Amino acid sequence: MCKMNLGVNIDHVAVLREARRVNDPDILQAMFVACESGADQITIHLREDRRHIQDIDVKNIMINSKLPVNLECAIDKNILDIVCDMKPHRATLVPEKREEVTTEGGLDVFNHSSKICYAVEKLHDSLIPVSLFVDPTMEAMQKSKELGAEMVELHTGAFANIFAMLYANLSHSNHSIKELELPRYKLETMLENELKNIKEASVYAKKLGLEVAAGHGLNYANVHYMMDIEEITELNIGQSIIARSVFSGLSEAIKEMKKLTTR
Ligand SMILES: CC(=O)[C@@H](O)[C@H](O)COP(=O)(O)O
Ligand SMILES: NCC(=O)COP(=O)(O)O
Repeated sequence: MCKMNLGVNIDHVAVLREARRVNDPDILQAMFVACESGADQITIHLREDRRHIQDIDVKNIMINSKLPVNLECAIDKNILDIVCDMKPHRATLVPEKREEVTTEGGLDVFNHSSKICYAVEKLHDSLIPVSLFVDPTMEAMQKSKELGAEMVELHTGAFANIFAMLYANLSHSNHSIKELELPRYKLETMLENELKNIKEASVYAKKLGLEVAAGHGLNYANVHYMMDIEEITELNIGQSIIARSVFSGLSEAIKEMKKLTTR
């Protein structure tokens, strides 16, 4: 069995900070806690709209991190210039839409191949290894190899959404995913198919000599499926870890404030 590396995505600490535009919670503290707690990598996404991570965060994290930094970025000239300047241990190219809630799907490696090829070459010129965040299909693995990437990160969002509709009572909440409102037996088949796609894409990517990571929407209930796919050697997980930390820390935080406000 290969070792599985955990990349901890700390973007959502910055989401909370940006809600007040004060330096609390401190992204560097999140990075130190991740490092002390056994993370193998720090993952951050410098979005074009700067909704969470800011340029100064990338700089501070690059200066202070004892762990490798995986910097996710869109194929945009200004962003790529910043990434080349910051020299992270790896850049992961991801698709971005300004109005999206989160990254919806992988890079379109077929229709945007010349832009992607240019970005890969530019990053390589700055000695930065490149991963492509792609949907789990054999064709995308083949194309990623042709485009010169060293690694792929399989977008597990579709898998995670189907899992949530099946097992997290999402269908009964106002966050229900309308496109997935189907009978359970259909969702079960869809989940099986999605896992098959992830497995087949991983096997093929490894055969092509690509390193294989996976991420997006992975959480405490669904991550075990990824552990069964031995070709995957890295998981990048963010939102669920930050969400879980609220409840592992909320009680202590209230008690501490209660002490300060008791006469
Ligand atoms: C590319 C990816 O999957 C992560 O960067 C994720 O997108 C982070 O969260 P946000 O989508 O909220 O920026
Ligand atoms: N690339 C995926 C990632 O970094 C984390 O995604 P999520 O766990 O926040 O959905």
